[in-house]
Amino acid sequence: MNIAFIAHDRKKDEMVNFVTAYEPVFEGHTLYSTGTTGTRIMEQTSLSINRFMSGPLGGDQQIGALVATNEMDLIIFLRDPLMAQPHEPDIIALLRLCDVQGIPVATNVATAELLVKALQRGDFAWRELVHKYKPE
Ligand SMILES: O=C(CO)COP(=O)(O)O
Repeated sequence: MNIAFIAHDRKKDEMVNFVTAYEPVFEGHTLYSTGTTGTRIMEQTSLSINRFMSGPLGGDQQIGALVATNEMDLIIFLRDPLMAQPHEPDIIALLRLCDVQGIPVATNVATAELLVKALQRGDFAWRELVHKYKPE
Protein backbone atom coordinates (compact mmCIF):
# COMPACT_ATOMS: atom_id res chain seq x y z
CA MET A 1 0.00 0.00 0.00
CA ASN A 2 1.02 3.61 -0.53
CA ILE A 3 0.83 5.37 2.83
CA ALA A 4 1.48 9.05 3.58
CA PHE A 5 2.44 10.62 6.91
CA ILE A 6 1.90 14.31 7.55
CA ALA A 7 2.11 16.08 10.90
CA HIS A 8 1.96 19.70 11.94
CA ASP A 9 4.79 20.90 14.17
CA ARG A 10 3.11 20.40 17.53
CA LYS A 11 1.97 16.92 16.43
CA LYS A 12 5.34 15.66 15.21
CA ASP A 13 6.33 13.96 18.48
CA GLU A 14 2.99 12.18 18.52
CA MET A 15 3.52 11.08 14.91
CA VAL A 16 7.02 9.76 15.60
CA ASN A 17 5.77 7.83 18.63
CA PHE A 18 2.87 6.43 16.64
CA VAL A 19 4.97 5.33 13.66
CA THR A 20 7.59 3.85 15.98
CA ALA A 21 4.92 1.81 17.76
CA TYR A 22 3.66 0.37 14.47
CA GLU A 23 7.00 0.27 12.62
CA PRO A 24 6.75 -3.48 11.83
CA VAL A 25 3.35 -2.88 10.19
CA PHE A 26 4.60 0.00 8.06
CA GLU A 27 7.79 -1.80 6.97
CA GLY A 28 6.13 -3.73 4.18
CA HIS A 29 4.56 -0.69 2.52
CA THR A 30 5.62 2.22 0.31
CA LEU A 31 5.81 5.28 2.51
CA TYR A 32 5.53 8.97 1.69
CA SER A 33 5.55 12.14 3.77
CA THR A 34 5.87 15.87 3.75
CA GLY A 35 9.45 17.05 4.23
CA THR A 36 9.99 17.65 7.91
CA THR A 37 7.63 14.93 9.09
CA GLY A 38 9.54 12.36 7.04
CA THR A 39 12.90 13.56 8.31
CA ARG A 40 11.74 13.21 11.91
CA ILE A 41 10.36 9.71 11.32
CA MET A 42 13.50 8.54 9.52
CA GLU A 43 15.72 9.90 12.30
CA GLN A 44 13.95 7.74 14.86
CA THR A 45 13.00 4.59 12.95
CA SER A 46 14.64 2.43 10.30
CA LEU A 47 11.84 3.12 7.81
CA SER A 48 12.60 4.50 4.38
CA ILE A 49 10.24 7.30 3.35
CA ASN A 50 9.79 9.13 0.06
CA ARG A 51 9.78 12.72 1.20
CA PHE A 52 8.05 15.54 -0.63
CA MET A 53 8.51 19.22 0.06
CA SER A 54 7.67 20.69 3.42
CA GLY A 55 3.93 21.31 3.85
CA PRO A 56 3.99 25.11 3.70
CA LEU A 57 6.12 24.90 0.53
CA GLY A 58 3.73 22.59 -1.34
CA GLY A 59 4.21 19.12 0.20
CA ASP A 60 0.50 18.68 0.94
CA GLN A 61 -0.26 19.47 -2.68
CA GLN A 62 2.32 16.97 -3.91
CA ILE A 63 0.66 14.25 -1.84
CA GLY A 64 -2.69 15.57 -3.09
CA ALA A 65 -1.56 14.94 -6.65
CA LEU A 66 -1.16 11.22 -5.83
CA VAL A 67 -4.59 11.24 -4.18
CA ALA A 68 -6.11 12.85 -7.28
CA THR A 69 -4.83 9.98 -9.42
CA ASN A 70 -6.07 7.46 -6.80
CA GLU A 71 -2.58 6.16 -6.06
CA MET A 72 -2.52 6.87 -2.32
CA ASP A 73 -4.15 4.21 -0.14
CA LEU A 74 -3.99 5.66 3.38
CA ILE A 75 -3.14 9.06 4.80
CA ILE A 76 -2.26 9.76 8.40
CA PHE A 77 -2.41 13.52 8.79
CA LEU A 78 -2.01 14.66 12.39
CA ARG A 79 -3.32 18.20 12.15
CA ASP A 80 -2.94 20.87 14.79
CA PRO A 81 -6.50 22.03 15.45
CA LEU A 82 -5.33 24.85 17.73
CA MET A 83 -2.98 26.71 15.42
CA ALA A 84 -3.68 28.44 12.12
CA GLN A 85 -1.46 27.27 9.25
CA PRO A 86 -0.25 29.62 6.50
CA HIS A 87 -1.05 26.94 3.91
CA GLU A 88 -4.57 26.15 5.17
CA PRO A 89 -5.97 26.17 1.60
CA ASP A 90 -3.54 23.37 0.64
CA ILE A 91 -4.62 21.32 3.66
CA ILE A 92 -8.32 21.74 2.84
CA ALA A 93 -7.60 20.82 -0.78
CA LEU A 94 -5.84 17.60 0.25
CA LEU A 95 -8.68 16.54 2.54
CA ARG A 96 -11.22 17.38 -0.14
CA LEU A 97 -9.42 15.16 -2.64
CA CYS A 98 -9.45 12.30 -0.10
CA ASP A 99 -13.23 12.66 -0.02
CA VAL A 100 -13.41 12.85 -3.81
CA GLN A 101 -11.55 9.56 -4.17
CA GLY A 102 -12.77 7.88 -0.96
CA ILE A 103 -9.31 7.54 0.52
CA PRO A 104 -9.09 6.59 4.22
CA VAL A 105 -7.57 9.55 6.07
CA ALA A 106 -6.94 9.86 9.80
CA THR A 107 -6.57 13.34 11.27
CA ASN A 108 -5.97 12.27 14.87
CA VAL A 109 -4.02 9.45 16.44
CA ALA A 110 -7.10 7.59 17.73
CA THR A 111 -8.44 7.20 14.19
CA ALA A 112 -4.94 6.45 12.89
CA GLU A 113 -4.69 3.56 15.31
CA LEU A 114 -7.99 2.08 14.11
CA LEU A 115 -6.93 2.36 10.48
CA VAL A 116 -3.56 0.74 11.12
CA LYS A 117 -5.25 -2.16 12.88
CA ALA A 118 -7.52 -2.48 9.84
CA LEU A 119 -4.43 -2.42 7.60
CA GLN A 120 -2.87 -5.21 9.69
CA ARG A 121 -6.08 -7.25 9.38
CA GLY A 122 -6.09 -6.97 5.59
CA ASP A 123 -9.07 -4.62 5.38
CA PHE A 124 -7.29 -2.54 2.74
CA ALA A 125 -7.20 -5.39 0.21
CA TRP A 126 -9.88 -3.61 -1.85
CA ARG A 127 -7.29 -0.98 -2.71
CA GLU A 128 -5.32 -3.64 -4.66
CA LEU A 129 -8.32 -3.85 -6.99
CA VAL A 130 -8.33 -0.07 -7.42
CA HIS A 131 -4.68 -0.24 -8.51
CA LYS A 132 -5.21 -3.28 -10.71
CA TYR A 133 -8.16 -1.86 -12.63
CA LYS A 134 -7.02 1.74 -12.71
CA PRO A 135 -8.12 3.39 -15.98
CA GLU A 136 -5.26 4.65 -18.16
O1 LIG B 1 2.70 21.49 7.16
C1 LIG B 1 2.56 20.30 7.06
C2 LIG B 1 1.27 19.74 6.64
O2 LIG B 1 0.29 20.67 6.34
C3 LIG B 1 3.66 19.37 7.38
O3 LIG B 1 4.83 19.72 6.70
P1 LIG B 1 6.22 19.26 7.26
O4 LIG B 1 6.18 17.78 7.44
O5 LIG B 1 7.25 19.66 6.25
O6 LIG B 1 6.42 19.98 8.57
